[in-house]
Amino acid sequence: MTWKLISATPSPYARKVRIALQEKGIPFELQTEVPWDSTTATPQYNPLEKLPVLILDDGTAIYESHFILEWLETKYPEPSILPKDVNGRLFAKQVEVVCDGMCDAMVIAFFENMREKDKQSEPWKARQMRKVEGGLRQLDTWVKQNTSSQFMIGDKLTLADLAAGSFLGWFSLRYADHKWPTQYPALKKYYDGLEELEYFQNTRPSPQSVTDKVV
Ligand SMILES: N[C@@H](CCC(=O)N[C@@H](CS(=O)(=O)O)C(=O)NCC(=O)O)C(=O)O
Repeated sequence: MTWKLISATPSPYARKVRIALQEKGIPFELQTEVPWDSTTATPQYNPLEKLPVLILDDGTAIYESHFILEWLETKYPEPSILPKDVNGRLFAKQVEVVCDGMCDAMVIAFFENMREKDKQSEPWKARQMRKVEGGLRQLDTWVKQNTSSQFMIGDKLTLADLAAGSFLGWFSLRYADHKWPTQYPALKKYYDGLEELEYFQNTRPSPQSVTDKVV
């Protein structure tokens, strides 16, 4: 039996795991779902009802993308998706914190926009957008600090690139008219470089249609 990964077509969190599994040469079957619909199997495996969920041969479920990646790195350390040095490893995890935090803010804003207009909180949406603007500025700063390669840290693909590339890919899909590509040309060049890589090409996000009422 092969491992299964419960995923969703737009999911930036799941994309990190899909790329890491391929980088590590671990075969898996993609189980694409809409976690917002009552038909999803996600709650059977994750009490938090969120995907991605990695399901092992014996039915064990590993969930929360950052934990799935930590689990993979611990159990299958080579090839590693983390820098060798301690500070580089911690920095890669900090980049993931910022990118996952921007994804979280965008998910909150996305569903706030699904409420009836008079029930939407503009200050709450503005607060979420501020987090993304701050995160984009930070990513651009970090990208410009590394002149040794196309990657965020050192000269090889790491967790930082999985997190940043997955966020930027999803953000470009959901907020196509945002000006970040012209506002941050170095970040755009970095992103375009990641999108050329095989495992980014075969995990490109696409929209999903949610049938159930969520909010
Ligand atoms: N912190 C979680 C967030 C995962 C998450 O929010 N997943 C969404 C789907 S997607 O946004 O990734 O497409 C979900 O399952 N949401 C269902 C829910 O929140 O009940 C992780 O990193 O795995």
